[in-house]
Amino acid sequence: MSLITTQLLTKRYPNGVTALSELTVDVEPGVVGLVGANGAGKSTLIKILLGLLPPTSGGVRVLGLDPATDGEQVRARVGYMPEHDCLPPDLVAAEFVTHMARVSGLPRTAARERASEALRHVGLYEERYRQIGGYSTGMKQRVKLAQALVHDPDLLLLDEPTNGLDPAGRDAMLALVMRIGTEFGISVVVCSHLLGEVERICDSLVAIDGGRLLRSDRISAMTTATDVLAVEVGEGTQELAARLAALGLRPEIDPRGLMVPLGGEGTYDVVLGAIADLDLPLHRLDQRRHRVAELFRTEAANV
Ligand SMILES: Nc1ncnc2c1ncn2[C@@H]1O[C@H](COP(=O)(O)OP(=O)(O)OP(=O)(O)O)[C@@H](O)[C@H]1O
Repeated sequence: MSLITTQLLTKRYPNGVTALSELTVDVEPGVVGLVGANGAGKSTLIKILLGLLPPTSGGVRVLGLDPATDGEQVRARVGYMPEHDCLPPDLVAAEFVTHMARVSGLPRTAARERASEALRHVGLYEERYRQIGGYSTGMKQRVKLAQALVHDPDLLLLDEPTNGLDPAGRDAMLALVMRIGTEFGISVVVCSHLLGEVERICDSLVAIDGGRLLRSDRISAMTTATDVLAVEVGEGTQELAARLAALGLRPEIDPRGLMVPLGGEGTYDVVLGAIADLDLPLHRLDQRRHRVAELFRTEAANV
């Protein structure tokens, strides 16, 4: 079954801004990146998916339900992490997340247990009795994630979960999101204006621009092979580069290894022969793939 489908979904705000324009998309379960520049319409889409905002026209289904009419059922099965800071500074995290579990309808004891569980999953178990006001930005983001997880949803909608984090904090948050998707088997939609960031953790990507669909596909289908061979040897990279150059190839040393432009069918054999002659330990030899970010840069340049 589809996770999310939209059919010619349009949202026009009363001030005349068209935030979404005839968006038609079909998203499979998994970890999904929803990417687009600021103002592309990501938050608007999330609010419609949650049934918090009615569409102007068009149809939406989330887990097979229509959020416009079955909003409560949708919200019972979906966890939402909003973009902006919305946490009460004078509550301790355990209290706040328990409260959110109660709001979701869990009885008192179950709510307390689930809150501890959720805070443990996001790595805040030890600090759960500290006031949120004293937390770092990264910890606050984790509390927002814990409250989204507390009622054991089937789908998580995360609006810019790495907002305000430094590079290490971003990596940690992305790793956590990916773990939630893979270990708990929960589908996750991660909104971000940073394509390179979500590309690393997503199974598929929905890219929107100015409220319109730019592209929606599995990541594997979006990356295409380049005409460059990436060669990684355990040692002797310089030596190999010199040998390949002497054999008429044009290798370039790159942080990811030795990049050798393919010059026809024979290139593989020439590279393998040189590695064998020099007796170097081969770690990797494959055709380099485009990163999705590079693909979009090209598409944007072509518009
Ligand atoms: N309540 C509102 N009333 C009027 N216009 C709005 C409202 N909310 C959003 N917009 C406008 O709709 C467009 C899409 O905004 P939206 O917040 O959905 O984008 P976004 O991709 O989530 O961007 P950001 O990451 O900056 O929030 C923008 O032009 C925004 O100014």
